[in-house]
Amino acid sequence: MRAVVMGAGSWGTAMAKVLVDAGTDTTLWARRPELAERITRDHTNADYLPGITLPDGLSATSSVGEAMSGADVVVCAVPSQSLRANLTDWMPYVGTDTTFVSLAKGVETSTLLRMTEVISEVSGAPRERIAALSGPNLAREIAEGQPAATVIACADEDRARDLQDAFKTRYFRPYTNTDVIGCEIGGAVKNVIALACGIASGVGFGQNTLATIITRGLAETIRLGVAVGAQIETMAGLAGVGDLVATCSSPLSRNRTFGAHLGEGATMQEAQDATHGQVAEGVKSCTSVRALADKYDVEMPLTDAVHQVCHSGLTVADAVSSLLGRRAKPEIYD
Ligand SMILES: NC(=O)c1ccc[n+]([C@@H]2O[C@H](COP(=O)([O-])OP(=O)(O)OC[C@H]3O[C@@H](n4cnc5c(N)ncnc54)[C@H](O)[C@@H]3O)[C@@H](O)[C@H]2O)c1
Ligand SMILES: O=P(O)(O)OC[C@H](O)CO
Repeated sequence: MRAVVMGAGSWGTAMAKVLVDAGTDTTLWARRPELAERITRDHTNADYLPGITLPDGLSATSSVGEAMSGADVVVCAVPSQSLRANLTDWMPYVGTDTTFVSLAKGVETSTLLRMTEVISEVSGAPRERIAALSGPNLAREIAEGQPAATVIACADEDRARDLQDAFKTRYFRPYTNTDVIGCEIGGAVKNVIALACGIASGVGFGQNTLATIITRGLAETIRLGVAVGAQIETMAGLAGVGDLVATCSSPLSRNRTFGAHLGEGATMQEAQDATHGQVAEGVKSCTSVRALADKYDVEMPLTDAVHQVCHSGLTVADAVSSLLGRRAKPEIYD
């Protein structure tokens, strides 16, 4: 199997390292030629993963044609809202029986499509050839070789197993799953809930508040997931509660960090500047997740509050009052 990882940001680079460590022949594509040169020459990606030494066997290129040449597996490692445009540019170079793996965690704002749906629309590939990889996977920890697990979800179980072999190392343990919808919804919603946790920690609230947000965030994830066709068990797994807990708890999370700036009183622009333009997917995906919830008539008050704080000028104090002022109700998921 030969893989190409398209996107040399933090996650694309970490996944390329995992693939090479797993013994899979892998090339990394970077948009900027100077970054590709540095990765190949110095075995580092100082822009995104400073201090990490990449394997000798990993080379990078900024040429899409060169990167795609002979690739059986195309791993899409660009942000959710730019996947469609990037993939459209790449398609002339993609082989006919290629397997796609989506690493992005988000819902397209213009269409409300999940990432594997975007890949299917742009490439015309059947769902059996499109997988999603998602789990509690903060890029830096994986790149450091800290033990972690993930889920590779694909409608075609044999293909998921082949991918499992391609990504499996002594520190990175992929599980397979056929519930692509559940894995993708889990990954998209946890970014929004991590923003809420960041906001709460920025305000100065403690662990009770964070645990409340994580737990009620899980309830929102389950409600939306089940409404769009996910299996409830997936939400109890690595791509559900696992990723939710990791992202909501870690200072390495860009979403949580972005939220913390807002909670400390920063404006959206200030939070953007403070996170150095790094992608916090939940900022855009809170709009599409909320719209998806409206479409399926699902109640998602935390998501709604995050959306209003980010995009409608709601103050954090008013968001807290409004969430706590909601009518009293039993603790149920539906
Ligand atoms: N970083 C993580 O820990 C992590 C872990 C799991 C999943 N993810 C997901 O992987 C996806 C990529 O995240 P990342 O952390 O690698 O992001 P990043 O910001 O570190 O890198 C994004 C990469 O995409 C490229 N890119 C191509 N077109 C772009 C465009 N129009 N705008 C911005 N960048 C563009 C950039 O050059 C860069 O190489 C996201 O959906 C993220 O949620 C990230
Ligand atoms: O840094 P974040 O907030 O994009 O989260 C990274 C990963 O998705 C965690 O699994």
